[in-house]
Parts: sequence; C-alpha cells; structure tokens
Amino acid sequence: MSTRAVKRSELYEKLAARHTWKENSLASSDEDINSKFQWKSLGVFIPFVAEYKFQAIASVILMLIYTGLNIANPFLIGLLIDDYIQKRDLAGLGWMSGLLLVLNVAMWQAQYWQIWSMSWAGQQALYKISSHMYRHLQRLSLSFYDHTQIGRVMSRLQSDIDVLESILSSGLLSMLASLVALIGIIGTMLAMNVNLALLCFTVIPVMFVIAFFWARYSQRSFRLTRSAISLVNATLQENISGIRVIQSLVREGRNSEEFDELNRYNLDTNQHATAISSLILPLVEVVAAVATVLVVVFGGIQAAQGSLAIGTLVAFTLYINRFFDPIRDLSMQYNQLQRAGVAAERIYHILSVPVEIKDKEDAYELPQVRGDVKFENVVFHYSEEHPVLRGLTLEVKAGQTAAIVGPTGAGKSTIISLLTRFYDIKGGSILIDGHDIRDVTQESLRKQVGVVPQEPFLFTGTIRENIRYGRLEATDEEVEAAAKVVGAHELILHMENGYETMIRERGRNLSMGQRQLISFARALLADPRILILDEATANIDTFTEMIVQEGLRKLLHGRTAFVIAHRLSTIKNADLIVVLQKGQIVEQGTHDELLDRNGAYASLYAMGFRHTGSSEEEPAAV
Ligand SMILES: Nc1ncnc2c1ncn2[C@@H]1O[C@H](COP(=O)(O)OP(=O)(O)OP(=O)(O)O)[C@@H](O)[C@H]1O
Repeated sequence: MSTRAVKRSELYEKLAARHTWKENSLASSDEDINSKFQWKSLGVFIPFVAEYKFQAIASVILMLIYTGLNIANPFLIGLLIDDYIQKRDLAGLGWMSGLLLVLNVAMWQAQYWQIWSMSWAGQQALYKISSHMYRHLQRLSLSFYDHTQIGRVMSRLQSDIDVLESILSSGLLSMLASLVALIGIIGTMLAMNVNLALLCFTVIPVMFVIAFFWARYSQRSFRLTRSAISLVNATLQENISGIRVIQSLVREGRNSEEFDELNRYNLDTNQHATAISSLILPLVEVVAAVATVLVVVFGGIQAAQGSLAIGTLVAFTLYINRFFDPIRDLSMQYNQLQRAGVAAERIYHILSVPVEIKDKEDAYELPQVRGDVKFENVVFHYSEEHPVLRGLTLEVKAGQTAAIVGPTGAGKSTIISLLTRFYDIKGGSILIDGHDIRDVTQESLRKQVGVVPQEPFLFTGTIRENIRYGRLEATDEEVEAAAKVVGAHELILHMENGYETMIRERGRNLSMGQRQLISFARALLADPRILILDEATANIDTFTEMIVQEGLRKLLHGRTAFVIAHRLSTIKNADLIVVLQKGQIVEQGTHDELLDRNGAYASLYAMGFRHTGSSEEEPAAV
C-alpha cells in the first residue's frame, strides 16, 4: 500500500503552497514526509525522563515481577495437571490451586502499580517538556515568528505532545515488558520441548519481514497526518483571528470551501493511516494461528503416541498464546512508537530552533540611565537580499522626543525594533548612555526601554491587571495614580465595574481611545527612561483625542522618546524630527528648521504627510 493513495486536490496544493514558504521552517519540516527518522530527536527528552529515573526503575522492577509471574503460570498449570490431577493428589491440588491464586493476585498488584507509576512519571516528564517548550518559544527571537505560523506552533505544543504522552506514560515500558516476556517465554518453551519450540519459532522471520515493510509505509503515513493537522491548525488560527476582515469582505463561503478542502485531506490522511495501522494486528494473528495449528498437530501426534505428557502439551499451547501476546503488543506499541517518533521529531525541531538573541556570557545589568541614545552607522536587513538600514547615524539626547517620519517602508518600525533588541543589528552599534545594547542583559535593557504599540495589546483580565502588567509589584494606588496622570481614571470609573471591569478578547469591549489610554497608563506605571511609541492612526472622537493627546504629553514628559509620529501636533512638538527615506536619514531638525530648509520634510508637510500615514488634520484621519 502506498501513501500516494491519499490524493491532494488542486485547490489543496494551492492552499498548502500559500502556507508553506521557503523560510517557514515549521512548514517545510511539516511537508518533508520522506526524511529519515532522526534518532537524535529522542535524545532531547532523556534529561526530562531521567529526572524520574527512580519511578522508572520501580516500574521496571514491578514489570519484571509481573512478567516472571505471568510466565510461571502455564508452567504451574502443566505441573498441576501432570503431578496432581493425573495422580489424583487432592491435597496437593488444593495447595497448588492456593499457590496459583496467590501468584495471580500478586501479579495483578504488580501490574497495577507498574502502570500507575509509569503513567505518573510519564505525565510528569511531559509536563516538564511542555513547560520547557513554552519557555523556549518565549525566548525565540521575532525573526522566528516572522517566518512561522502560530497555528503550526500550537499544533506541536498540543497535539504532538498528546501523541508523545501515550508512549512516555505507558508505551515504552510495555514494549520493554513485552520484550522481557518474549525472551522468558522463548527460554521456557525451549526448556520444555525443543522440537515443538523450534517449530513454533519458524514463523518469526515472517513476522520480521511484515514489520519491516509495514514500518516503512506507516511512518510516511503518520507524517502525512501530522503535517495535515498542522496545516488545518495554521489555517484555523489565521481565519479565527481574521474573522472581522473575513466577515466584512464576505469571504465566509469561500473560506469554508477552502477549509473543507484541508479538512477533507486531513480526514483522508487519517483514514489512510488507520488503514495501515489496522493491518499489522490481523497479520500477526494469522501468523500466530499458523504456529498454533503447527504445534497442536505435531504436539497432538506426540501426545497420542505417548511421547509427550498431556500437561506439557496444555502448558505449551498456553505458552504459544503468551508467546504471541508480547508480539501482538509489540506490534501495537510499534505502531504507537512510530506515531510518537514522528511527534518527538516535530517537538525536537522546535526545541532545536536556536535562540538568536542571547545575552552575552559577560552581559551586565544596564545601570539606571539618563537616556542618551546613539545609533552609530547602523546596518540592518531582515534578509540579505533586501538591506533596510545602510549605515544610519542618529543621536537623541536624554529627555528629547524624536519624531520619526518618512514614507511607508522607510524603516521607521525597524529602527525601534532594533532599539529594544528584538532583532540584532548587522553592523555599527546602538548605545544608551554609552552602553552598547548588546553588552547588557536584555531584561535590564527592556526594563528601561518601554514600548507602546500602535494597536494596544490588552490581555484577558481586569483593567487594573492590564495596567499593572509591566510592574507587577505596583500597588492599587500607584495603578490609579498612573491612570490619573494620563487622563484614564475618569473614563475607567465610568465603566461598568471601574478598575475591575473585565477585558474581553484583546479589549474588544473597549473603544480605541480607552485602549490607548490604558496602554499609556501601563507604560507610565512601568516608568521606563526611554519610551518608544508607535502613534495610533485610528480615528477617535475629538473629545477623547484631546484626552489622548494630553495623556501622551504627560507620558513623554521627562523621558527620551522615539515616536513614529502620525499626528501633526506630535511632529510639531517634537524636539527632533527625523526624516527617513529608504533606510537613510535625509533630514533632521525641528519643525521650523526643516520647513525653512524646504527639502524632503517641507514636501511631506505640503502633501499633508499623506504617504506617511500622518495627517495635517487634527485629529488625524487616515
Ligand atoms: N519582519 C520583517 N521581515 C522581513 N522584512 C521586513 C520585516 N519588517 C519590515 N520589513 C521590510 O523592511 C523595510 C522597512 O520596514 P519598516 O516596517 O521598518 O518600515 P516603516 O517605515 O515602519 O513602514 P510603515 O510606515 O508602513 O510601517 C520594508 O521594506 C519591509 O518590507
């Protein structure tokens, strides 16, 4: 059976191509279904599992007890028949039956505790792996997220971890138990009757051949299922977060059609994988049946001729079943192992994405700064083919507000992403009070460089919690004081539950002006020396606009500020206006100086900053 049996429609190919681009690391590993299994991917989990080695050892001991008792059972039954039933020794029969009962109770106990302890350890290890993965994802640089769909990350964080759970919490030990049982049973069978045992073992090579071919097909097919669910999740995530645009452009029908296509493919790959995985068990059963028939026929003839005791034949037949039990289990576990191997590989892939922006070994805490910022000959690109900044030099003195203006794509957002070290520069240096930002710890840098994004990001929780987000130890009074300074206090008090009003999904229940003021209060409470602000361009009513402008003025007061300015009032009030074009500063100075110069700024001004997203109208309308 070939996995090519799962067909991709033309529409599917188009959709998959849309979600799979060269730099999208997770997408390309999702799509690569033929790659060789990387055994080293399992190595990454060893430290997590090793932490629970005592539980694992206890499980192995319990498993050995269980398996030993399980193997002894048929032997004792054979003994019971030959030595006690056939010799009509009723007292011995009573003793033996009692012993068998005790052994079976002990066997079930051992099995229960073995399953319990292994599942416990497996779940603990998995909990650690998920936390580790989450921490790793938080440390990854923005360039990883630029190239990765969140849905694909979620898929690995959730469904792949689920798959791994089954193997860690029970699968591995069951496999070991099956192997031990198999070896024990083979030994016992050989000891009981070499000829019958060898006859039974003739089927083993057939098993190997079946397992070999099955493994080849199943792994490809399991990879297909993981990649399909990853694509479904990526699409779901994108469509749900973009639901407003989808509904406003009436794309629901078309998107449902596209989603159906992906979902259908996901169904097909899963059904195909099920077809392949269901194949292995019946195949083992057929081979087991052939072996049983062989033993019963030849053993039966020997017993009829009197060269084999009946008890031994009964015990032997019981052993054949027990012999195939671990093989059956192994094939099922092998199935599980194949799936888990694919999941482990995908988790390993995420864990091995390097953290690009790391603190230097000798990084030091940035001391309390005054706020002098210098860009010295800064060179930067996101991809080598497209240079963004080609030697940018800029100095902003402590306490100054610099408004950065320029046409779209000029590099305004890039400059501020570099100052917070979301990306590392490729050449030159960025200095704060003379400290190169690459020499200090990121945590100490970001404590003193605050960012207020254009679209305030509010988290689920109360307004109070949202304001406190950047300084958890702030008291209620400090939260309210910050809100008062930026002019948010009155607005908040007028809300349903004041500061305790719950913010729903990213603050959708608040107006844009309210969201902006809350994010100003949050920034003010965190009290960074340097503030980066991407000025909002949304249209808000004149009254709120006035409050926002006043809040902004108070927020910027006494700090060094970089503002991607969109409102003329902000640009005019700035101490320094930096005009950027194609990643280079073409002019800088105050509003009046630049107008006098009659250059790039003057023409942007004359055009009403139309191409920069700024407007001469107050409040700004874009
Ligand atoms: N994450 C990214 N990955 C790759 N290229 C990027 C990325 N962000 C920006 N760019 C590119 O870098 C250049 C500068 O972009 P930047 O966002 O800094 O411009 P901008 O002046 O802020 O534009 P706008 O006013 O439209 O926000 C553009 O050519 C853009 O395509």
